[in-house]
Amino acid sequence: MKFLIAPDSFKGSLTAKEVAQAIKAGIERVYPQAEYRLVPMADGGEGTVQSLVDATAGRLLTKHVTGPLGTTVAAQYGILGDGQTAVIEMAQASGIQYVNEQTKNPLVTTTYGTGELILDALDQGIKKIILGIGGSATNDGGAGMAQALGFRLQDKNNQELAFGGGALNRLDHIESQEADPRLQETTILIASDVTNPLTGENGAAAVFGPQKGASAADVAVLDHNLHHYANIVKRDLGKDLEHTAGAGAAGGLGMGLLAFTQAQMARGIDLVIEFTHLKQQAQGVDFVFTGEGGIDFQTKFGKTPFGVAKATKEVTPTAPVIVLAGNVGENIDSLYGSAAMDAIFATPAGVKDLDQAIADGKHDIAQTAENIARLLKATRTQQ
Ligand SMILES: O=C(O)[C@H](O)CO
Repeated sequence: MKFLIAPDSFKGSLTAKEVAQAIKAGIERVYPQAEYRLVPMADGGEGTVQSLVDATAGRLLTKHVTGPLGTTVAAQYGILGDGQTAVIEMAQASGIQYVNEQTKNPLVTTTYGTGELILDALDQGIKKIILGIGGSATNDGGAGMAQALGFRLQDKNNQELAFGGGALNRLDHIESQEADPRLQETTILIASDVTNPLTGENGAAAVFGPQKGASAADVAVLDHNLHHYANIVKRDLGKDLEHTAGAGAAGGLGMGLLAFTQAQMARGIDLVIEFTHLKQQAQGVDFVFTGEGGIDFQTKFGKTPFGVAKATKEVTPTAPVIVLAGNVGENIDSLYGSAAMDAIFATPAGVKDLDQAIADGKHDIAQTAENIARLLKATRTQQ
């Protein structure tokens, strides 16, 4: 028997690798001689660095960079086992977790630290970067990142712009002469969490500004400033990106990356499937186990169990896909059939509060996997 075990993390509880190990531990009690292929997964969001580093036997680096409020934060990024690809989550440098009710203010927060992480990866000789964007505290269109990379964003007196989306209306011109030349030969694969455009009613400021502390008046200012910024980018860099899908992700960092670097948008889960070689790992397996902390109908919009189910069914259509989740939410019927999942199980044993469910996570996942394996064994023996 061959089992492919490819779950996401259970956020706030276990990394993807720990979930995979717990599933294996449970099945192994029933099938001690089986072959197990463990592939920790992610969908481009939080946990992608850890999962890709674990899946490829890569390494984690910690770098002190400029946080969204201009103070220093310690940010981790990864270099994959191939030694040539870096994986960065922008939120490690510029994420919403670095601000609180009093300090959150997208008029002043910056993506400068994300640019510093990119620079550090370039210093390591990296030429390909997977960049997960989302969960940001910022609305600066990636202007801070561009400044860190050596672009000069200046007002009409040739003074460098201050940090934050509130300063972008003063942008008069962009100078590219001092930009880091290594960017020309570096590919950035953007794993974006949303497909919003830069501006307008579905834009970065209107949709995500309020959660970052923007009042209704601030949203209007930020949206106007991003529109102005997009016009200057179009004039000085020759790229028209204001309405591009994903340009509004992470406060417009999506557009900033497309404007200032050699970047392409991709679905996070597709990148992870590619870099973990999931399809090769799925060849010839009898069963696929996947999972995530919480599953509901939204899982079919590109989250890990959906991606794993689709990808593995392409390669080995006969292998059932079994999904484990800490919480099973609304309307999961739509995940069966066309979304390629065969069975979904909630892992918590008994009724318990969230803290207890998190504390018991490993045990309950193993127990659920063991029970499923017992059922598989019983039905196979009877056939
Ligand atoms: O960071 C943000 O603005 C949201 O996660 C959308 O990308």
